[in-house]
Formats: sequence, structure tokens, C-alpha cells
Amino acid sequence: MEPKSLLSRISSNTTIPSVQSTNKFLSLSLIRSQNLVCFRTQEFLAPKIVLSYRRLDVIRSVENVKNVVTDEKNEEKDGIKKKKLAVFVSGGGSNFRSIHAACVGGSVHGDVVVLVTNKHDCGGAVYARDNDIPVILFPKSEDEPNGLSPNDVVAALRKFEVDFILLAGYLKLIPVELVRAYPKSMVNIHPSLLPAFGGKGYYGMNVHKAVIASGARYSGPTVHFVDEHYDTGRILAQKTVPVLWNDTAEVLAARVLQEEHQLYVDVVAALCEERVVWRKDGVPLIQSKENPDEYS
Ligand SMILES: Nc1nc2c(c(=O)[nH]1)N[C@@H](CN(C=O)c1ccc(C(=O)N[C@@H](CCC(=O)O)C(=O)O)cc1)CN2
Ligand SMILES: NCC(=O)N[C@@H]1O[C@H](COP(=O)([O-])[O-])[C@@H](O)[C@H]1O
Repeated sequence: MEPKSLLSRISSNTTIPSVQSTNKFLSLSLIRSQNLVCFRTQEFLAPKIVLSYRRLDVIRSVENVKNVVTDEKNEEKDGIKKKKLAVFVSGGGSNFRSIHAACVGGSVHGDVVVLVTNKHDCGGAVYARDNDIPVILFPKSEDEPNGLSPNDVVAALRKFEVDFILLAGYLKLIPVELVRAYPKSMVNIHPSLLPAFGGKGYYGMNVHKAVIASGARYSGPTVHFVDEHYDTGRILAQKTVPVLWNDTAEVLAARVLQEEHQLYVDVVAALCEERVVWRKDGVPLIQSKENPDEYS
């Protein structure tokens, strides 16, 4: 995917994403003056908010702004470019952590270049900061007044040159602007065998409670592409687990989550290795790494 350059669209009031690094919350706003481009920082020093104008960096040409993003070496493997990943979380982020570990370990040909969350202090955000992964707050809300708008989060993801967006326990509806900006490039993991037990209200323990109450004998995670509605996008991968007669929602959740971690890593590995293909009827398939004539 060729990321569109943001530079041509930057106006004097463009806001670069609210990026958290280490324990400071920096909101970088691009201010154009006298043909120079400099950044305003907004640092949150608990408990006081200090708004300070500091010339973080003076860039003589707007063209150089894109170099502000870490220039990860785009390693290639078998002629395939390493993919840049954005992960969206709202909670503990165990799926995020397993994907990040797989990237670091090399089993996923990708890099997590940014974490997006609607809760600045959630476990996933803490892990990201501890691992020097930039954190973006999205969406703007009463709880997160510094969160980005849909258009700004799209602009930020373009600036990070994100190839794939991975939702991993993100509990807000992704707006249509973002869905349309990443066609066939945004996936979600859901803790049931969709289309069963999906849609508004079906998240976290609510899902597992409904599965048990239904008497279903099987459950398991689903990875699907994201469309404008909750959990209705094209199914890409699933794994079944048994539902036992004496399961509690917590026991079932743990069984499903264990499979989620492996399933999501396998799917992300396939995405990064360009092994996802689309059948003529619109069903996405994963090409086997071991036997290229096999699909699942
Ligand atoms: N456009 C899309 N956005 C999101 C999708 C999607 O498929 N399309 N998946 C969800 C993840 N998800 C299930 O996998 C999911 C998350 C949250 C909800 C839900 O009902 N949320 C509540 C709010 C919960 C909260 O804020 O604590 C609600 O909307 O009332 C359902 C399904 C991520 N986004
Ligand atoms: N409908 C969305 C939903 O319920 N997602 C679920 O939230 C959990 C997040 O765990 P994690 O933060 O440890 O990855 C996971 O079980 C994921 O399937």
C-alpha cells in the first residue's frame, strides 16, 4: 500500500497526533510560520497541565516532516517488505502483547509502529510505553478530551505508514472514515464463532455468558475483516474450543483467549507475508505456508 503523503495536505492548523512517549503525553501541533514548521508540545505533568510552546524541531521544508517518524529499516524477507502494524486496544492487551512478541521474535514479518487506545491508562498502553511504542488516543471523548478525530487518526496512521490495523479488544465502533481508509487491511478478533454471539453489546464476558446460557457445545475465536458494523465483516479464520457442562464464563474465556493468541499471530503472519487471497465470491482465504496449494 502506498501511504499518501500528508505533507501536501498539512495546513497551518493541522494537528499531528497526540503521541505518548515514555511517561509524558505529548500533543504535537504543526504550526506554520514564516515558512518554517515547528512543533508545539503539550505536556501533561500530573496533576497540572502545562501548555508550553517549545520549538521541538524546526524543519525548513514540510517535506522533511515525514522523517520525524522513526525510519525503521524496511527489511525484506523473500522479497516481501516488512509490514507496519497499528494495534487498537481498550484493555489489558494480551493479544497485542502476543503479536508484538511474535514481531520481535521474527515469526511475524511486521513491526507494531503505533498503539491506538480509547483509555490512556489501560494495560495495553502501559505495555506500549514500556516498549517505546507510540500511543495515540482515539476517539476524542469526555474521558479522553485529547483523543483524535476520525480524520486525524487516519492522517496519523498514514504518517506512520501503517499497512494493517489490528483491533484487539478495542471496544468502540470504528467510524466509516477509518474503515474506508483501510479496505481489506483492518481485522478484528472476536471471542466467539461468528456470526453467532456478535454485534452491539457482545464484548468481553458478555460473549461467554451468552454462549454458556445458549447451551452451545463449541465456541472459539474468530478473526474477521472490519466493516462499518460490529462483527459483520468477512470471516478470515476461526478455531473451535469445547464448552464443558460445568464451565463458568471465566473458565471458558480463558480457554478461548489461549486460542486467540495463537490464531491472531498466525493470521497476522499470513497478512504480513501476503498469504491472504480473496475468492471470487468475496471470501478471504489464507494460503498455507507449508503447502502453497492448500488454503484455509
Ligand atoms: N466498525 C467496526 N468497529 C468495531 C468492530 C467491527 O467489527 N466493526 N469490532 C469491535 C470489537 N467488538 C467485537 O469484536 C465489539 C466491541 C464493542 C462492542 C460494544 O457493544 N461496545 C459498546 C461500548 C462498550 C464500552 O465502551 O465499554 C457499545 O458500542 O455500546 C461490540 C463489539 C471494535 N470496533
Ligand atoms: N467484541 C470484542 C471483544 O470482546 N474482544 C475480546 O476482548 C478480549 C481482549 O483481551 P486482551 O485485551 O487481553 O487482548 C479478547 O478476548 C477479545 O476477543
